[in-house]
Amino acid sequence: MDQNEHNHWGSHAKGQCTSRSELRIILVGKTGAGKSAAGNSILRKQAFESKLSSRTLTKTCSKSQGSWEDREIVIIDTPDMFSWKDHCEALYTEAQRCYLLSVPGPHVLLLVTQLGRYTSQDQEAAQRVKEIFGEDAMGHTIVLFTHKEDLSGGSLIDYMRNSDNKALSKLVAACGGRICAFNNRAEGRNQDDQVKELMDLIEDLLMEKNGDHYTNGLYSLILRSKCGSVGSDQKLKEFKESLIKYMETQRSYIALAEANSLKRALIKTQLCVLFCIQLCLRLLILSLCILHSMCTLFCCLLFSMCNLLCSLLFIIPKKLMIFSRTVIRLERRTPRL
Ligand SMILES: Nc1nc2c(ncn2[C@@H]2O[C@H](COP(=O)(O)OP(=O)(O)OP(=O)(O)O)[C@@H](O)[C@H]2O)c(=O)[nH]1
Repeated sequence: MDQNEHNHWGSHAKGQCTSRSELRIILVGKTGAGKSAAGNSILRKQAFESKLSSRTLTKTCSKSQGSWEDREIVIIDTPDMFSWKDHCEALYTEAQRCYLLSVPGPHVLLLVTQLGRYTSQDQEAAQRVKEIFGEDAMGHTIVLFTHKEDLSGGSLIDYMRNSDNKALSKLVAACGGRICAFNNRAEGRNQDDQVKELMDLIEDLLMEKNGDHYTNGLYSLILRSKCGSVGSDQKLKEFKESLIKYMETQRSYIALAEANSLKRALIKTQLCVLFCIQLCLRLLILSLCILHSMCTLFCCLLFSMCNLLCSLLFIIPKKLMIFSRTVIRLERRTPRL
């Protein structure tokens, strides 16, 4: 077994009596997003290897420490485990390593993504984070955008407001709107300012969580098994089995939640279509009624006109006859000269 793992397993004892000011941060996100560079920016030293590469640079989870004001900062950098398609052995090994390095649980997960490049790969990485740490981990997650210089002095809030990337908006909403941006090439005062901004955001998050770090059944398992009588190899084996089960369960929860939201969207569409059909039918009936009433009115009018015309046709000759008779009578009475 890896000596490191022995050490990490043993280190959870330390984890329990960690200083109150210790802040554990896990960097997550797709490969090349700038996780290692962000870790270096926070620690203000070259703790993790970070350079432009066509291949994944970080091969395994690693931990580095530094400080910010009175806080001891522990950062765990992760490899490309959030983009691997399948649940392979290497994924479980890295997830286990990440758990052991962050015991008794991270205060913050920094979901790193490049500004303006939130792609389907980033979405998959966010799903994988939920699979490994559980859905509730989103409550301790901050979205950290790298390449802040691309904002060209504009504000991140405005950028998000104007963004039409629905998946990104959904992620930010799931993270309680906690966002921050880093230019990992910044130095000196600029670097300090952006780290301060992140630390303030973390302080707000911790206040919201009463200072508690994130935990789940797996972290509890690591802490509990410290008291067990079985050897470390056995403990690690058992832990990995629990981790595999946990991830499978999370995966099916996520799939179920997706299926449910799809079902809900389908039902909503059906209801919308039914409502539209009903509205159209009502409008059709209303217009037919109006048409019918107009026809009836028109018929009535026509009938009355005809009636009037007939009456006139009957009265006029009668009157003419009376008039002609009167004229004839008058003519007869007049004596001829
Ligand atoms: N201009 C600029 N470049 C950045 C920034 N952040 C990271 N980079 C560059 O992006 C490249 C990848 O950064 P990494 O920190 O290695 O990314 P990663 O996510 O750790 O990648 P893997 O270790 O391979 O998983 C490096 O060349 C960094 O210098 C940034 O804010 N601005």
